Amino acid sequence: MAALLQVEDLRVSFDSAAGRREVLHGVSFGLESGDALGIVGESGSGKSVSLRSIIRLLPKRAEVSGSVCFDGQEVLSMSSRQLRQYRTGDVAMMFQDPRAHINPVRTIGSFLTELLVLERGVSAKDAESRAVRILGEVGVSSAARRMRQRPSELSGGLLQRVMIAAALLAQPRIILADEISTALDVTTQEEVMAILDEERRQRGLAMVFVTHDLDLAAAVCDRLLVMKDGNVVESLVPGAAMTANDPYTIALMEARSWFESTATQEFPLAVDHG
Ligand SMILES: Nc1ncnc2c1ncn2[C@@H]1O[C@H](COP(=O)(O)OP(=O)(O)OP(=O)(O)O)[C@@H](O)[C@H]1O
Repeated sequence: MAALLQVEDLRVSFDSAAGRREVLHGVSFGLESGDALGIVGESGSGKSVSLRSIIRLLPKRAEVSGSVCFDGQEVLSMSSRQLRQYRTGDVAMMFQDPRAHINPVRTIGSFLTELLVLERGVSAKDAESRAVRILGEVGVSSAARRMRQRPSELSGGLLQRVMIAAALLAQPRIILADEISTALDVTTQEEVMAILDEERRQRGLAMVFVTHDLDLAAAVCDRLLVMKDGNVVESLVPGAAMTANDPYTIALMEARSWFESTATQEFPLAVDHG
């Protein structure tokens, strides 16, 4: 089966006062429909740049080479019209800080229904009822009232649920999630991740999930890439027999308590995959 997403020899450089600096040195990975891939690694290792390359969301001064192929189509050479279709139809991106990506003066309802009304030709009434229904599915209580509120009236956890709802409403084929739970407290983080995991699996959506947290990535992903200094240094399948060859990955795993119990792996999240 052909991969839904195939990234090959991806290189990204940035210009700076000190000259050109390559920050991704030939990253390659693939992802099948419905699968979840975790990208873990220390700060500055290239996780976000890799993720943003998938949706071509890098600054203009970034120089990108290699290939990002989505369902047989080369993303790096898409026209602006194709790119718009891809971004509004095939992929949904979620960020660490939703407040930075949602207009503070607009209501949650207007944010959630915009894509359906403007891009998909759905009537405002139908879009609103879909949005209310999906808010309920992701555990937002009093959904109709929330639709009239503004982002500043919602907690970080609630707003991240709204972002999950927005991603699901768009009915993409792949969700790109960049450190979406990092800013949340541990309990809220677990709740948000459990909802995303469950809804994604139910709908058969693929996901690329970027995080510092190896435990979290192992709990919700089918495969993990470990990045260091702009390279993929390891590819792992989460599970009891998870073994690593790269010294950085081994150090990362040895730092985790769950690595000690290789026979009966227990993850910190109570995610029921049914
Ligand atoms: N817009 C930019 N201009 C210049 N350099 C950048 C830019 N964005 C990222 N970089 C550099 O690229 C490298 C990889 O950054 P990236 O954000 O992908 O790291 P990361 O692994 O996601 O880190 P973190 O976990 O802290 O978000 C870093 O050295 C970073 O400084």
